[in-house]
Amino acid sequence: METIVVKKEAPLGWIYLNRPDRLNAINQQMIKELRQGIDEFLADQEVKVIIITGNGKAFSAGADISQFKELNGYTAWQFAKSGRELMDYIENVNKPTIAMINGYALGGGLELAMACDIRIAAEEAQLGLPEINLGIYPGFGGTQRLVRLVGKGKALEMMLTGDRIPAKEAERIGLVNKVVPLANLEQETRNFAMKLAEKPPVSVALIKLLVNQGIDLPILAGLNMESLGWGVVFSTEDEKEGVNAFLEKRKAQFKGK
Ligand SMILES: CC(C)(COP(=O)(O)OP(=O)(O)OC[C@H]1O[C@@H](n2cnc3c(N)ncnc32)[C@H](O)[C@@H]1OP(=O)(O)O)[C@@H](O)C(=O)NCCC(=O)NCCSC(=O)CCO
Repeated sequence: METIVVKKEAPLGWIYLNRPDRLNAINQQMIKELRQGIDEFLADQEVKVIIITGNGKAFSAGADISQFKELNGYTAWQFAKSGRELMDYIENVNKPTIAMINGYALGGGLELAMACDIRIAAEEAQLGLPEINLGIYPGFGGTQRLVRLVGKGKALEMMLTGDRIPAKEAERIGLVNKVVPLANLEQETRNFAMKLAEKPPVSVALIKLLVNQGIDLPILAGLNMESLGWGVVFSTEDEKEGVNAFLEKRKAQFKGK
């Protein structure tokens, strides 16, 4: 891998964006390698939670602008599509994902963070979609995901001005889940991830599917999917374990079966 570093620390899988001298700008190679890194952790039964973060002072400052000069109408479309498809893929993986935002999360960097299930940011981090200042607009899913996270008014404000917002403001508007001092970021993220890693994987996967697919469905279709999914969770050993543990007043030990 040239652009990312992958570190297994079961039950956690860490992915570090690793172009610190370019503030982890996302190029075609990184898009390809991120998919490989994610797939490696999805195939590994010991990895329960995937954490994405950046090496250096940024999470990611977005798509690699130095490549833009080479793009024409067709290749720009293909580049945007490949970035956007990666974000769609990450959003829909059946293990929980956390973006640990250590610094700038701008443009495609914020779009990557928004594709993750949970965002935990350092107080020092700044977030934004500044693409408008380049004469373009967000192309890795930002126009759709930001509005779903923070509502239309705030999403339009952020995209039309291109202004960066501090992590605390991002937390206030619901763009990040938690803000902590940079010195505590890794430990706080680890604690959060370990909590998720203990949960029953089938319930985790179904909650993700119901939320991610249900949000775009008529509510009755989503509600019916929710009821049907109970047939699946009630056929797992983890459901028996969870209910027995409650009745026996002990902590459940889920096995992912
Ligand atoms: C993030 C900023 C505000 C940081 O500013 P600063 O601390 O002053 O650091 P710089 O000197 O600007 O950056 C260091 C180094 O990294 C290069 N770089 C930064 N961002 C990118 C990028 N997105 N692509 C390519 N290269 C980048 C920068 O040119 C410097 O290289 P040197 O060779 O040392 O000069 C600031 O960097 C900034 O505003 N970056 C751009 C943010 C942005 O516009 N993002 C949107 C990109 S388009 C997109 O994501 C499309 C998908 O929707």
